Amino acid sequence: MGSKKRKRKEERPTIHPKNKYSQKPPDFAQLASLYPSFQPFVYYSPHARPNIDWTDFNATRELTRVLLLHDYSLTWWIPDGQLCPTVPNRSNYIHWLEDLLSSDIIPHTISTRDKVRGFDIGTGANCIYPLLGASLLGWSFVGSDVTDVALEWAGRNVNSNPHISDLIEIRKVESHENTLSVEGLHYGESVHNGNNIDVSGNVIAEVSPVPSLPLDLHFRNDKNYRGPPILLGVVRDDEKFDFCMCNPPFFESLEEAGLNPKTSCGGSREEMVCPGGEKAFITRIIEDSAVLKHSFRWYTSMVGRKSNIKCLVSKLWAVGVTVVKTTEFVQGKTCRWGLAWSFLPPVQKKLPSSIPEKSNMSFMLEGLQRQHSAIHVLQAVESYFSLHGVPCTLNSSSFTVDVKASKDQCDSILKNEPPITDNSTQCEPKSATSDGSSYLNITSDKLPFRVSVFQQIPGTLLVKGSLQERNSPISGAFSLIFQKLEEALRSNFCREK
Ligand SMILES: C[S@@+](CC[C@H](N)C(=O)[O-])C[C@H]1O[C@@H](n2cnc3c(N)ncnc32)[C@H](O)[C@@H]1O
Repeated sequence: MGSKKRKRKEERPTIHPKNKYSQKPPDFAQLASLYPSFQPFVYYSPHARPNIDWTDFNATRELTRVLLLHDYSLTWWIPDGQLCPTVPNRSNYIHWLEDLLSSDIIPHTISTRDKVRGFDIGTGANCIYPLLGASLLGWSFVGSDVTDVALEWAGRNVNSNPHISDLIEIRKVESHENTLSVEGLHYGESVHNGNNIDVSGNVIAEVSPVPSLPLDLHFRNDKNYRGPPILLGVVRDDEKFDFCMCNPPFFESLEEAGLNPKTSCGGSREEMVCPGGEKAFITRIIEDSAVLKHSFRWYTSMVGRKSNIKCLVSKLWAVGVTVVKTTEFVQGKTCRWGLAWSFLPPVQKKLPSSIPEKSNMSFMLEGLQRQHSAIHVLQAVESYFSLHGVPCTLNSSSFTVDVKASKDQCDSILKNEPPITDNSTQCEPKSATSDGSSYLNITSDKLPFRVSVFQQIPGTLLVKGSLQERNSPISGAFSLIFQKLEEALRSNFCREK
């Protein structure tokens, strides 16, 4: 067996460290002994751990039920044929959001740190994300959906868990050809204010209409997504959220959804399919986010196909986002990706607002090999300048290198010369000459700038340079130095020239 294959396997990202199952996967034998209803689904073999038949919907549903009960104290059920979530995988998304929210990438402006509010687009009958987020972290949620069965069963699942039902509102999204209506069904909290209607059985709900938005916003002639509203028209005018999340309908058709012969997680047409597939669905979320902007701190979605990420990231930059983050979720043998963006100004940018456009430069490093991450590029930036005797400081938590070059050091970089001693105080100002003998109009001042590296999508990094002192007499060298750095990094890291 090729060592390459083994290496690739080792390098795959693992389950999130905060995930309950990161150290120890679920013990089916123990669960079977504790929950007799799970017993018939477990089979034993002398050489392997007890397992279930992953192609049996009843087995996967019963596993999800007992895991939610045993590990999260949640009472849960879904009817036959609805999408059955796998608990460890869905938890990874929640923990990634937890990381994003606690990071200082963007300001903590929307709610206080301890009162997180999220919006789950397409919560499904299983309502898994609000249930996990509320029970694990005390987050409150609006979970939206379009189908009656999803709304009914999401409501039932919320009401079966009175300890968190006040935290979750299930919101119905409706669209007709010429009208739009969105109703908010507040489960749990409505029990206290007495303003209720019956939805199904013992479920009680408060209906609150959403202020209508111009119809052309929702029903404009979009080439890709033709479906009910997603965020615009569902989110109310005065609402603020810390994040939205979404496990979108991935496929364009039922045929494309196919049936994975190795698993049976169910899933109805409405859950799995939308015109244009996930690309169209997420594109609509991006378009909605460009209108709603600061109503959410973070917009996020799961992406099922790696090939869609590049195009979605380009769309994000095109609508003016300030930050893009991606991650890879490990889901057994299949991979999913997380995509996050924001319109809030990143905290990292501490440049004075008076700095002109040219003081910021950037380029993309694409086609990086798997073993090369942002930190490797930062280290290369550090050694590039150190080689020229330029003092610099690498900060691995902010992914930045701060550089302070003297005029002679700048000159040596630009002439590709070996390092020289910084004796700038003894130099007389020189003028740039056409033969390249000196590129700078030299004075005794320094050129301070910061290089930041951001992960875009796997294999692609954004390298930014920001001049820290535009009044430096040698600030004109900044763009030339940055271009030299770009050349050096490209020849070091990029496969495609
Ligand atoms: C793949 S399922 C995800 C269900 C659940 N969140 C999960 O992770 O298992 C997608 C859900 O999105 C819902 N949906 C489709 N279009 C929607 C829209 N415009 N607004 C809200 N939900 C929508 C579907 O009904 C379905 O329940």
